Amino acid sequence: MGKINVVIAGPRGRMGREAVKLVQQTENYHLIAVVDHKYDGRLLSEVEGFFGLEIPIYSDIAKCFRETKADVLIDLTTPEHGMFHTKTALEYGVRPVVGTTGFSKENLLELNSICREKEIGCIIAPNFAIGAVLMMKFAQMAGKYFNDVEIIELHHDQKLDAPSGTAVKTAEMIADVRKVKKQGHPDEKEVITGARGAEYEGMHIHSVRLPGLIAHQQVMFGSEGQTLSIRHDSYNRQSFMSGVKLALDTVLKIDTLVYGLENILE
Ligand SMILES: NC(=O)C1=CN([C@@H]2O[C@H](COP(=O)(O)OP(=O)(O)OC[C@H]3O[C@@H](n4cnc5c(N)ncnc54)[C@H](OP(=O)(O)O)[C@@H]3O)[C@@H](O)[C@H]2O)C=CC1
Ligand SMILES: O=C(O)C1=N[C@H](C(=O)O)C[C@H](O)C1
Repeated sequence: MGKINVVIAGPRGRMGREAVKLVQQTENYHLIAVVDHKYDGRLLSEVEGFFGLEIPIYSDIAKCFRETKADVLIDLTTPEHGMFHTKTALEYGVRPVVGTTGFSKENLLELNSICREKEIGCIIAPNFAIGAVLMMKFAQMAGKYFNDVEIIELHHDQKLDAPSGTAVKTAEMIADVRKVKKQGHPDEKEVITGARGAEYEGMHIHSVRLPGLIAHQQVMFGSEGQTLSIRHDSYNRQSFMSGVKLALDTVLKIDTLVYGLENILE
């Protein structure tokens, strides 16, 4: 197979910088352009930290796809822009690998129908860390036997969305197998609003934001006389890169939307 042409949206971000390194270091992949709302028309080499990378920067993603021969888009931006980037990529026949979180159910349904109609692959992965994917799978296994669960996700304080994409996906996966139950005392009242966290089908999700953290999640189950805790910690953003690589390799071979790396992990 020849080289795969990759475009990265959000290259200056915490994840984007790691993704640039990954694509640069992977033999089959060729970084042909980046999409950034700043530095339009400049070269990546002019931006701090990208010495020697003479790669064009586009602020207009459609123009980028018209002027380059992209095969894959990696999107690591914001919920606000990620959906627009993903739809535009599909419109131009470019396969998206999306790490950006905060997409709504409606967003996913819309992308799913575009992929079906165009018979084109797209991967949306709320978490690329293999350990986090396993944590979600283990939590789903436990959710079959425990109806009471609290999800506690902990992230750095620059994160825009809450709850995290991982927490939402975990709740969805557990909900698929768990008997619906409204947890806690039927008469419980929040003395301070938000004390019990967000609610998803009767489960509660708590979002912690602190400097010093990267990305962590604990899923706690309880039943008579016992608790079970399943925890994953990402200590750096390199932890996500093997999953990005897996998604890049896979998106070229599929013709539907895949939501969650657990669906392609062998
Ligand atoms: N799936 C996974 O495994 C992971 C997913 N994430 C998700 O990835 C996303 C990025 O996270 P992170 O790297 O920490 O965030 P950052 O804020 O560090 O990076 C986002 C980057 O996107 C840029 N940006 C904003 N708007 C646009 C636009 N319209 N076009 C192009 N670039 C734009 C920002 O520029 P500027 O700062 O100048 O606005 C910034 O450089 C988040 O949604 C996060 O939740 C994060 C980690 C793992
Ligand atoms: O913003 C982050 O940092 C992360 N976002 C993803 C999420 O919302 O779940 C994945 C990981 O937790 C890091």
